[in-house]
Order: sequence, then structure tokens, then C-alpha cells
Amino acid sequence: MPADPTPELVPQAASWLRRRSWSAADRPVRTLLEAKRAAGRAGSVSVVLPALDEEATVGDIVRTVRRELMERLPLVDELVVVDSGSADGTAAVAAAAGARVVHRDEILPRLPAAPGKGEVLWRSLLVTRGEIVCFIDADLREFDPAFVSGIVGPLLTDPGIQLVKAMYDRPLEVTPSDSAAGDAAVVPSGGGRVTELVARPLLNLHWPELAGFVQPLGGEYAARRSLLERLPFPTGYGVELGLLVDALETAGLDALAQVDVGVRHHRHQDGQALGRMAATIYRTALERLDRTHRLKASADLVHPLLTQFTRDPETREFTAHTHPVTALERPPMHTVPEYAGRHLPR
Ligand SMILES: O=c1ccn([C@@H]2O[C@H](COP(=O)(O)OP(=O)(O)O)[C@@H](O)[C@H]2O)c(=O)[nH]1
Ligand SMILES: O=C(O)[C@@H](COP(=O)(O)O)O[C@H]1O[C@H](CO)[C@@H](O)[C@H](O)[C@H]1O
Repeated sequence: MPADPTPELVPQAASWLRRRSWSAADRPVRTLLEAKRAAGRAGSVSVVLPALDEEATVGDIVRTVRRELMERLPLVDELVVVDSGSADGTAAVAAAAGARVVHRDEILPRLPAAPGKGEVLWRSLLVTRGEIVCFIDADLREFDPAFVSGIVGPLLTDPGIQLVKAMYDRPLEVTPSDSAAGDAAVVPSGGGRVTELVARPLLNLHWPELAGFVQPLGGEYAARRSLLERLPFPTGYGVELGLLVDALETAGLDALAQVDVGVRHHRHQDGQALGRMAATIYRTALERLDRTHRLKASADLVHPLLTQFTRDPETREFTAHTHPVTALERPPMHTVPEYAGRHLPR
């Protein structure tokens, strides 16, 4: 009996992975500046940081974007921090570092703001002007400006691209401030827990075209305003999965891309917080499965495979590993003929 052939990504995702995965180094910033100039208004760039109680990290991110991508190399035209209802000094720290700070309640006041990250990302479209909008989480540590230039790059050089996600290693770094126990620990590639346990399985089973995304939930992504303004925004943590799925349905897989920007260090929430996040993401997926009639019985799953990624220690490239997702079940034992005549050991 020949062994099952090694399962593979669906051909569309495999082809996409080869053609739409890049590295930040593929597009040097100086090349991007030339493309930006040639693009005129279409090359205008707004960077948006959604921020809830991020006084500890928002300042360094703002200073780095201003220094490296506005003053030294004028790639970014505006830098906005949208305060999501912070109780700490986020707004003051961000303003002192050079960002324009807007509180969510100042935006579209006729529609009272709901809590959540997606709410402030949606509202940010009302208070920014760039034709390219770049979302960056405000809890990043050791922030590298390539996080911005890397994902904005394809939108400046490739007219057919409409949304670009960052991809990176995600060590799980539990620092004393993150951990109730107060101890620090690092698990290489242990981060992205909701990605690995919820989002990636959901996307692989129901939207196999998206199986090539290394970090589908990553908070760093850039897109054309002309796309974002046509998409619904889940107001909570479902925003990344919702936008990715809706971008696929709206713009098509070839309009999407991903760029390797290295390693992402960020604050990690505890397990119960991620459980609430996972429930929101699952519900966001269910609503889209229903809306697009992709919800099928498991036997009809388009492609019962799960593709995961590791970074090859030699090539430093992300490598796909695809596994079958079995749903084999046995019938109730009482229906098995031998069951009635079974001989129990004395
Ligand atoms: O209600 C919220 C929740 C989160 N955030 C911001 O969204 C980003 C990602 O949130 P978080 O770090 O909590 O998500 P995680 O990375 O832990 O999944 C951060 O800049 C948060 O400050 C926000 O603006 N409003
Ligand atoms: O990817 C994930 O599993 C979660 C949690 O990451 P960690 O396990 O804390 O590294 O983080 C992401 O998910 C959120 C929901 O989409 C995004 O809003 C965050 O930006 C992103 O960090």
C-alpha cells in the first residue's frame, strides 16, 4: 500500500506562497521613495497605531517612525495614534514623541464608540488622509522601522497589490509585567497562540486559499484605502481575521501579499484574555462562513489539511509543513455485530 503522498497546500495557496511572499530587504527604502514620488497622491502613507494603555511602548515606536521614516527618509506622511480609551499616559506619551493623537470618542461622535481594537482601526480611516494605511500595534518592543517600510513597499511598487501582512517570528516572552507569577521566560516561536490554536485551523479548513499566510492575525498590515473603506470592520479582536477573509472575497488572493520583517516582540496577554479573543475570532469566522455559504459538513471540507510554518535555521526562510486533519469516527459500539457476542475476560 503506497504511503499517502505528502499532503500539500492547495495549488492556489502554494502558487500564491511562491509569488506573493517577500522580504523587507527586497525593496530598499530608497527604492520605495522613488516609487512614492512616481505614484504621487496614490503613494501617500498614513501610519496608525491603535493604543489602549500602551504608555510603556508607544513612545519608542512613534519616535522611531518619525526619525527613520518621516525625517531621515520621508516615506510616511502622517503618524496617528488613536487612543482606545486609555487610563494611563498613552496620549501624553504619544504626543510628546511626535504623533498626532486622536481619542476614539472624538471621531464620529454621533456613533458612540464600542470597545475594541477594530473600532479604533475603523475610526482611524475618518481622521487620516493617506491612500495607503499602515496599522502597527502599539505594544511592540524593539520596534524595527522595516515593519512599516516592509509592508508598505509592495503597495508602492506593485499596483495590483491591495493588502500586505507582515510575517515574522513570534517568541513568547513572558516578562514580569506580563506574568502574574512575576517570573520571566522566553519560548522561541511560542507566540501567536490564538493564531496557532484557532485562526490558522479555521482558515486552513474553510479558506484554504489563505493557508499560505504565516501570520494571519498579525497586527502589522498595510492596505489601500480604496479597499479598506469598502470592508466591514469587526469592532473587537476579530478585525484581523475579518479583514483578511473579506479582502480575499473582495479583492482576490493575488491582491494580497506578505513580507518577512524579522522578529516581533510584544506584550502577551494571559490565557483567559486570549480565550475571549479566540471566541470573538471564532464568531467572526462563523458569520463569514454563513454569509459566503462556505459552512459545509466536515465531509465536504474543501481541504482537510493544516499548514504550519517554521523558519529554516539554514536558509532563514519560512518553511511550510502540511498535515492531514482527520475527522475519522467509529460508530456506536452497540451497532458492531461482534459487540453482542463479545467474550469478557473472566
Ligand atoms: O480595545 C482595544 C484592544 C487593543 N487595542 C490595541 O490593539 C493592539 C493589539 O492589542 P493587544 O496587544 O491587546 O493584542 P495581542 O497582540 O495581545 O493579541 C495594541 O496596540 C492595543 O493597545 C486597542 O486599541 N483597543
Ligand atoms: O496572534 C495571536 O495569537 C494573538 C496573541 O499573540 P500571543 O500569543 O500573545 O503572541 O495576537 C494577535 O492577535 C490579535 C487578534 O487578531 C491581533 O489584534 C494582535 O495584533 C496580534 O498580536
